[in-house]
Amino acid sequence: MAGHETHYELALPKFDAAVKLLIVVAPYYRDIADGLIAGAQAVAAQAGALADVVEVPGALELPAAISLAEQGADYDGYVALGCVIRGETTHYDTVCNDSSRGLMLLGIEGLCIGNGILTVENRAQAEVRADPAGQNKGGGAAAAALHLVALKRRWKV
Ligand SMILES: Nc1c(NC[C@H](O)[C@H](O)[C@H](O)CO)[nH]c(=O)[nH]c1=O
Ligand SMILES: CC(=O)[C@@H](O)COP(=O)(O)O
Repeated sequence: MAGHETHYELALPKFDAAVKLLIVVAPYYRDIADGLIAGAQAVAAQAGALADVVEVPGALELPAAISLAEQGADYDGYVALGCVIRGETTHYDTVCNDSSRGLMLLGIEGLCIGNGILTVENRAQAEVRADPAGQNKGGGAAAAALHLVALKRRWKV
């Protein structure tokens, strides 16, 4: 596949105490989202983490939903899942840039967030990246959140 290199993956962290994750999903493309969710849930289970799932309309709502959960609930980390496919206008750029920037700003504030928002040109690119047996981006996002949770616990912040 042009441009796709097999990359190095860190081993999942081990935890002494249970980890609670919130998987926040924008099922704008339902089948794609379902693949991302399955991948994220499998990695969470592999690490012995609990994982709740909530849904919002689109990727632009993902940062706000995570911010609300951090204020009102008690999760150790978050997995943001969604799929943005380029259309005819520049709205694609807004949705991609603002959703990822929102997650990054929350992360810099100390939230443990894995970003599993696919930003792709077409459905075929999305399908291979959402497939747990393919590029498994949902699983990768869950792993990223777990690694940040481990660091947060290590440094007691
Ligand atoms: N075009 C896509 C969107 N657009 C919707 C926005 O995310 C948002 O829900 C709306 O602007 C209301 O605030 N969302 C996706 O997740 N994927 C897309 O391809
Ligand atoms: C990523 C989007 O917002 C996109 O799906 C919207 O499509 P369009 O740019 O054709 O309105």
